[in-house]
Amino acid sequence: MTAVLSLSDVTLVHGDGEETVTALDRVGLDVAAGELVAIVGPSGAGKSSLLAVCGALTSPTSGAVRLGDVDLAALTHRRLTAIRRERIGFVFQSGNLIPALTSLDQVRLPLTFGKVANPRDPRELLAEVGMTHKANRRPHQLSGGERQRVGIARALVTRPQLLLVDEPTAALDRQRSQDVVALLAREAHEHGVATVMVTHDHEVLHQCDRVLKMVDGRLSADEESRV
Ligand SMILES: Nc1ncnc2c1ncn2[C@@H]1O[C@H](COP(=O)(O)OP(=O)(O)OP(=O)(O)O)[C@@H](O)[C@H]1O
Repeated sequence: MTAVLSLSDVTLVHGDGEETVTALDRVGLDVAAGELVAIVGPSGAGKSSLLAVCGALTSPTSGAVRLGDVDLAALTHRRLTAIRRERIGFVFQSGNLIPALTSLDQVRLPLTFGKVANPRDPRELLAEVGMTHKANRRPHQLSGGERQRVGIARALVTRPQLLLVDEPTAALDRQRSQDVVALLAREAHEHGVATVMVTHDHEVLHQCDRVLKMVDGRLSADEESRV
């Protein structure tokens, strides 16, 4: 397997002096193109820290993070920003949409920050996530599930290699949760997006290709969930 994302021996220590917390403890993780990986684990286990390191938002204290053939530690701040914009998509708990923009403009937004080599068509993408009929609505006119769909389309418009998803079903009911994770799985499988999703929602795990558990900063296969 050729990994899109590869973490080896990644440790992240927050704070300094006597007040340190080891949020990630020698974590290894490979995620292939087209794979949807779920990360579960108790509060404070290090899941958000893991997403921050995978998304080049935080540099690990030690260890290596590679995105394709790029070693993130070797990059300047400027290059890291470019990599985040061009190769990584982020989806947050509540969609994190901009109140004043229509659904279509939310999806177009990442294409306005600079040149994107091979973008997807915003209208087609909106259709793919089932939101064409609400292309001109603003976030307050959408349901939680609809906002999440627009947020997913926005994250995918730059054709990222890696999609990082933080608790996408936190605000959704059961059926909408299943629908949103089905959409993530379909996008991962059909467009080859390596996807890492943090979730507390055990009912959606059957839709994921792999489930990993984080406890006290350490990552291991989740024996309880049968995928
Ligand atoms: N900036 C920071 N400074 C100091 N400690 C931090 C910082 N960020 C996180 N931590 C600590 O690192 C550990 C891991 O936190 P993290 O947010 O990654 O956990 P989590 O699994 O995402 O938790 P939750 O499920 O509650 O969101 C916790 O002990 C947390 O208190």
